[in-house]
Amino acid sequence: MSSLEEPLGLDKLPSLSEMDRVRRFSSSNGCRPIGEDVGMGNCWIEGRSCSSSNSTNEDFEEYRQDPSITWRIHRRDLFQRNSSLGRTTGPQGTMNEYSPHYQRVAYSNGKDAGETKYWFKNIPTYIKIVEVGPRDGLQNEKTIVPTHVKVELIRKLVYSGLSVVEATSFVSPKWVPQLADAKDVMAAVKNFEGVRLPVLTPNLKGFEAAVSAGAKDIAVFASASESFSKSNINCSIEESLARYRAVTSAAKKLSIPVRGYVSCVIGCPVEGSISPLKVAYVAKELHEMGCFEISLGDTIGVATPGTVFPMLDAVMAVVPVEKLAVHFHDTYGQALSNILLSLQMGIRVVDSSVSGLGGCPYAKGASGNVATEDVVYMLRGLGATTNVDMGKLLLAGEYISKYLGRQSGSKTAIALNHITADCSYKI
Ligand SMILES: CC(C)(COP(=O)([O-])OP(=O)([O-])OC[C@H]1O[C@@H](n2cnc3c(N)ncnc32)[C@H](O)[C@@H]1OP(=O)([O-])[O-])[C@@H](O)C(=O)NCCC(=O)NCCSC(=O)C[C@@](C)(O)CC(=O)[O-]
Repeated sequence: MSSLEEPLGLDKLPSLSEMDRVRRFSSSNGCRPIGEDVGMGNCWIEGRSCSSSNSTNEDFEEYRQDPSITWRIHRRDLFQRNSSLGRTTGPQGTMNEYSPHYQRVAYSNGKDAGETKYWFKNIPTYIKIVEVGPRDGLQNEKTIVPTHVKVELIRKLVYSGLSVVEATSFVSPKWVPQLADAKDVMAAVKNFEGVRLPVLTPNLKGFEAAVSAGAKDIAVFASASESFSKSNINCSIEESLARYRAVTSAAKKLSIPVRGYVSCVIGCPVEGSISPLKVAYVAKELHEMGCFEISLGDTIGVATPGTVFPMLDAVMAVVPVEKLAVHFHDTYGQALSNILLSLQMGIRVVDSSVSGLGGCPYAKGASGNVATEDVVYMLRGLGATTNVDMGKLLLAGEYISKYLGRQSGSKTAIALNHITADCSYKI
């Protein structure tokens, strides 16, 4: 195999000592704007001529003169956008050096920028991430996670800049023992500022308990599969919708916003494929009863872009796209491609779970939600803003993975931790 045919592994990325050289070079020769912490590659993107005997720079000059490469002053703008949001670099601040912005926009291969715009033209510039790790992520854990660990996880997630973190569920402790401490979790987090902390409520009893515990946002969860509805909440779809009408009407009186979930939007562990029309029906009912947002859940992670398209198409015919969110589990490794397609179709809200935690107690074999780190990485690469600080998000993921004693389910977290492990400098 020639070196060109070899896959690019992490060991083929620039070594950290090489990065350090580039970094020191950049900051000492004036290529790096004063006070702007943009890390490696700034002077590359600026396209300035940086006089130095540094061989990395010489290589670059040779590369830069390649007529097939169009250079663009872009990366700096993206970082300026980030810093204007008041976010600082996370403790693992080397994110800057390996930013996907850098990979995407450092150059284009001579093709018209308009072509790139064509493929991504529907992708909104800001994507809201709904972090479901503390609820969907943990509900399936066999060993009870102590309340203080859940609270600390939520705190770390909020600190990373996530604006919505689903905190827990007010469900029957007999059905989901892991979340039996919902009241205590809520008591500890309810005053966290600058974040919405929705909780799941399956009926009026759960709603009342959630409100007494201080919840200011709630979610109801229906299913597009009759069988799943019965195994998950012990009632038919129609019975569940009647319960949720009672919940949404009680919530309206207290001005509490209600999010609606539809689960099994592509497939059900018992029934197999689910018709997009069934999904559209349940989504429309939830919308009409007053849910401000409807999250479409591929509960068992069987979707592909080929099945997501007709499902979203059917739902978008009856519920405005700006009211929709997508919620993909990654059982078959399709979640990111499904998210990309959803964004291309105009979806602006994506659910995900830090470290890819999760699974559903009533959907055996379903793996975790798509990892938040992987979603943020992809969105940054698409030039979309999320307000999430990757360094801080990695710390939240590391915290819970360490507690659970397993490797993160996020490929991005594994890759970035690997790269920064040898880091010889600090920002
Ligand atoms: C819905 C019920 C409660 C019906 O459960 P049930 O057994 O049919 O309820 P019941 O009305 O006959 O009551 C039985 C007992 O439960 C109590 N009870 C009744 N309601 C509550 C409540 N809210 N909180 C606490 N306790 C409650 C009630 O008071 C009674 O207590 P007892 O008299 O025996 O001591 C039960 O089936 C349940 O809790 N299910 C929740 C299951 C769950 O959380 N599943 C995971 C959700 S994930 C999901 O749906 C998918 C999603 C959203 O993540 C999206 C995706 O991934 O696609």
